[in-house]
Amino acid sequence: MTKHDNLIGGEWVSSGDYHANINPSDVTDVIGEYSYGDASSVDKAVDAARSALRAWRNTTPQARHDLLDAVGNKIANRSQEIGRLLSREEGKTLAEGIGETMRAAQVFKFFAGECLRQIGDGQPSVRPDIDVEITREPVGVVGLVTPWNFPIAIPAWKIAPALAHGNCVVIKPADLTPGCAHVIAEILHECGCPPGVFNLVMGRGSTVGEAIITHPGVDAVSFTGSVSVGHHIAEVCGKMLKKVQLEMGGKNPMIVLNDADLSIAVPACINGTFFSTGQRCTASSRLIVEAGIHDAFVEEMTKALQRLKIGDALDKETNIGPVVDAKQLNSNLSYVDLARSEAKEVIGGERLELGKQGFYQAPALFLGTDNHMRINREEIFGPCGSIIKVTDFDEALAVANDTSFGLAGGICTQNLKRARDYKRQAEVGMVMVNLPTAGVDYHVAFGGRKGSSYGPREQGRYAAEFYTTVKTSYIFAG
Ligand SMILES: NC(=O)C1=CN([C@@H]2O[C@H](COP(=O)(O)OP(=O)(O)OC[C@H]3O[C@@H](n4cnc5c(N)ncnc54)[C@H](OP(=O)(O)O)[C@@H]3O)[C@@H](O)[C@H]2O)C=CC1
Ligand SMILES: O=C(O)CCC(=O)C(=O)O
Repeated sequence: MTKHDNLIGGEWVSSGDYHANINPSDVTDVIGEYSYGDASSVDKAVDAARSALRAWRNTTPQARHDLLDAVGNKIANRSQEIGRLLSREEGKTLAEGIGETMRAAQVFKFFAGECLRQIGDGQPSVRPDIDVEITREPVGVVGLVTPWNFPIAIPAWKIAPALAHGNCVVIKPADLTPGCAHVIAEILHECGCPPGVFNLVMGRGSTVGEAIITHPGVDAVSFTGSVSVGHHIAEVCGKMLKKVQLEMGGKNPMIVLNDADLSIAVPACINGTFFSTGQRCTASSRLIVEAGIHDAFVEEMTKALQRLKIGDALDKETNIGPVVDAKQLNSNLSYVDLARSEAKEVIGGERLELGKQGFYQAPALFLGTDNHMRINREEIFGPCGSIIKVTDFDEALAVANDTSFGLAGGICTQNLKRARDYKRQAEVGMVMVNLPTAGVDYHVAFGGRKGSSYGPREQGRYAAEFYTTVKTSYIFAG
């Protein structure tokens, strides 16, 4: 069995404590053993990052560009193999795994370009003979804590801007999916990333994650994951006055108006609600449907659901892979039970035995629901969607905005005015018109409002807001 170690100060370091990475499509398939770090591994990683910081922040933009560009090329060249690893450890389909790997490659290449487009501003002072310069500098050592549902894209979209803007990194990937982050570490190492600039410490959130967020040598923390851990990190970082960026859950609405083109709306809702097994913070979990199209929409959705093939993530025929682990599956099944008491009707949602020891679940559609039910207030994070019938656009808008979350929101309509009205009034960070709520571009801002996100946006040029700090200099040349 291949053993995989942590990368600390440019060395592969074993803690002696290895844990198996298991395939959720078939738990008899063990992908490899991954080293568990602890608080002392984090101390060493933070020390290495602090020692490397001065030299790294002073490297030329060209040197940083060349490193990130080379990493992006290597990830792209290995996309089939890495995508397969991703699907094996997380359970999304092979097409999704390869697609996510290419997205990670593009993220590295985008931020390679950003190294050469550093933002700055020069102005004359309001006083004579003085120049004013506003420049951006790295924040310092950043701690990155990532979830299992996008095991290569999310580490990539945190690591690449951190390094591009001259920071050093300590990352803890999710315990369920350490494989892809380990591959990024291998590639950064092979491409000549200087020792200490990038450090990988795998292990549990309660030990390694906690040690990163509380470490006084970590200047800023970027986290994606659950609301409860996000709130805890906000408290810790608030007390220590650390910069913090949190991406948490969603209960994303997709409005389907009477004039929607069902040949667009149904595939958008099937994709947004069920693809990646519904394990996306951008998933459309509330389908808010105007009364005039409700019955036709339900009929088409039901037919489309029956065509979906649930199976092993590596099987080319599979549309929906397994749930990530037994804990998430049990949580999903308990929400399906709840739906049986709250909704008028439940289609699907049962556990599937497919002749393999995997965590398979039929996609679930909850019919005849209203927005006050728990199934429509709490994030399920599985292949489950609710239909909420409304009388008109105003009610649809009110229901869409009536949630503690505010990540993504969508509308299917052929009426430009309605689409524009929704775009203006949606209390979310990302709006989709005639498109699934999930599945975003890699080069533009990502994030939400209300309980979904906290701190500056991720991705694209906006990532600079979190990974840099502003300095204003006054120069009197005599
Ligand atoms: N917004 C999103 O994209 C995601 C949302 N979720 C939501 O969270 C629910 C639970 O998933 P789960 O994986 O448990 O999410 P968590 O929030 O527990 O995990 C996210 C990351 O945080 C780490 N972590 C856990 N506790 C701490 C801590 N005290 N300090 C620092 N880091 C910590 C985890 O480590 P470890 O590996 O040990 O768990 C993991 O790396 C899902 O059902 C879903 O609702 C989950 C994943 C992504
Ligand atoms: O929908 C996407 O493309 C990204 C979703 C995401 O980042 C998440 O679920 O954490």
